[in-house]
Amino acid sequence: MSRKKAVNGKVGSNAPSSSPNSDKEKGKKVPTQSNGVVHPSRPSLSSSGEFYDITFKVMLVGDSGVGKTCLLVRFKDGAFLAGSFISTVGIDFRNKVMSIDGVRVKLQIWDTAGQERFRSVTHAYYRDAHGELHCITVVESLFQNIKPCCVLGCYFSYNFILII
Ligand SMILES: Nc1nc2c(ncn2[C@@H]2O[C@H](COP(=O)(O)OP(=O)(O)OP(=O)(O)O)[C@@H](O)[C@H]2O)c(=O)[nH]1
Repeated sequence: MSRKKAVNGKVGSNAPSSSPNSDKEKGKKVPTQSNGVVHPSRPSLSSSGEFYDITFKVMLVGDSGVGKTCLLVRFKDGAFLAGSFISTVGIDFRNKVMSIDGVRVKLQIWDTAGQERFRSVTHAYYRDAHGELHCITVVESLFQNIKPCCVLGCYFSYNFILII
């Protein structure tokens, strides 16, 4: 049954081919633009079984204990991780598909460990990232740690966006 689902999704959003008058092309949609984003000719299928048009890789960074994992779980599942603090070991990621202005956007959010000893591991995952979400606590002034991470993101990625 999964095969049928995949086939239906692709047919419904395929781009027209070079022979638009062909009977095979009837009912197919034409690529559209929304806010400058071009819809690809066919959607992709995420590991969770959801279709998406475009994908972005976002790095979630910040010092240990500022709440990166809690923020990600809240965003992905709508729940708050209460209780004892379990520090992230190395790196983890979660996918979320959202519909923005009719475009199905897959966010691949990488939750990096904030502890210094994991820096060499997490830095390797900055490659090809589209943006960075830097988390800080509101009670501490941790802005001095933002600059090195920002420089790292810009080094590995073209068109890098930083959100604090
Ligand atoms: N009061 C309060 N506590 C929070 C909030 N967000 C997270 N916490 C708590 O802060 C602690 C650390 O949260 P995590 O999300 O695991 O921190 P982290 O940034 O992922 O830490 P590392 O994995 O070590 O990098 C946990 O005990 C949470 O319950 C918040 O918004 N308010």
